[in-house]
Amino acid sequence: MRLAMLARNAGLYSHQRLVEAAEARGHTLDVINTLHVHMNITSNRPVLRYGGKSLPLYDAVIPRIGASITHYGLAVLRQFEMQGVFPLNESVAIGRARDKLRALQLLARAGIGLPVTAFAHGPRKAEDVIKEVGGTPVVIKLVEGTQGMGVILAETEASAKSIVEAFSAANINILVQEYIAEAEGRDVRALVVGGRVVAAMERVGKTGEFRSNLHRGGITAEANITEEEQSTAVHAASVLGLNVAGVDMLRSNRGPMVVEVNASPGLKGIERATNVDVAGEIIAFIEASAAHGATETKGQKG
Ligand SMILES: Nc1ncnc2c1ncn2[C@@H]1O[C@H](COP(=O)(O)OP(=O)(O)OP(=O)(O)O)[C@@H](O)[C@H]1O
Ligand SMILES: [Mg+2]
Ligand SMILES: [Mg+2]
Repeated sequence: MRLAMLARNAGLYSHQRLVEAAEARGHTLDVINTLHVHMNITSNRPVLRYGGKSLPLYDAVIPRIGASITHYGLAVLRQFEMQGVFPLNESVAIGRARDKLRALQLLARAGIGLPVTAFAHGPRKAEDVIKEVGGTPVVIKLVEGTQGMGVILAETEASAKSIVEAFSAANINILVQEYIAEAEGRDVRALVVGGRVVAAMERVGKTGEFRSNLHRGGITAEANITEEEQSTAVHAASVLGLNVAGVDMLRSNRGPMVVEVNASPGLKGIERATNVDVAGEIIAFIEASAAHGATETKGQKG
């Protein structure tokens, strides 16, 4: 197959591994810098241009679109979809996952375990929002955060109130969430590929840190993931319409609680912790699923 990957940095571990896995299976994978693609959307035939030339018709495209360029990146992906190219994850599904509010609403509607969460834009009374999730301690998150930055634990009513008020004053959208203390700074990352958990790891936050993110100093270990955790992860990915997803769950007294579903999960931590060839699993999924016109949305549906 002739494959394309939308990525800005071809040198990243995850991107190198996908190229390796594709080539090992006899495919070609062109890495295309998302921001250097331009599109002709006036003609009937959707065209993608790159370095002055039209891109060929690929069998599948692997979107690895960074959070900072979601808007343009999804437009480029939609253009591939309009050509009938099979996307590993569809533009609409990535859009759902990137919007934390929309993702949580969809997951809640499907009955998936979530920490009690309130959302407010500039609430008049911060204490009402804090009360809504059962009082302090609470976790306050920027809607657009990543890598654990913009995730704050507020232990007292006074600090929670002043943090909510500060973000409101700055016109920043936040989520206020019940703090799952029994997770003890750990979470489980399940890597779902094609409706199956292919690898799972536990991330343990560094001492004194409630966030388990590797970027915040967390370490990884292979996780013995329960049936319930597996089915929760698979269900969460399918609700958002993602073929490939990194589903983050907290182990709470009330069962697994999904905190986040990542549409472009990193492969380094999970491959190193588990020795699973996740990149190979992804390419195998594409082999089994890619067909011209097999994309469900073709960039059309909301
Ligand atoms: N409600 C909560 N209760 C306890 N711990 C939490 C809660 N929410 C988040 N955490 C911890 O903080 C970490 C970061 O939170 P979250 O995944 O929501 O943020 P993020 O910035 O989007 O991170 P990512 O890099 O995974 O995109 C989680 O992995 C988890 O360890
Ligand atoms: Mg995130
Ligand atoms: Mg996270």
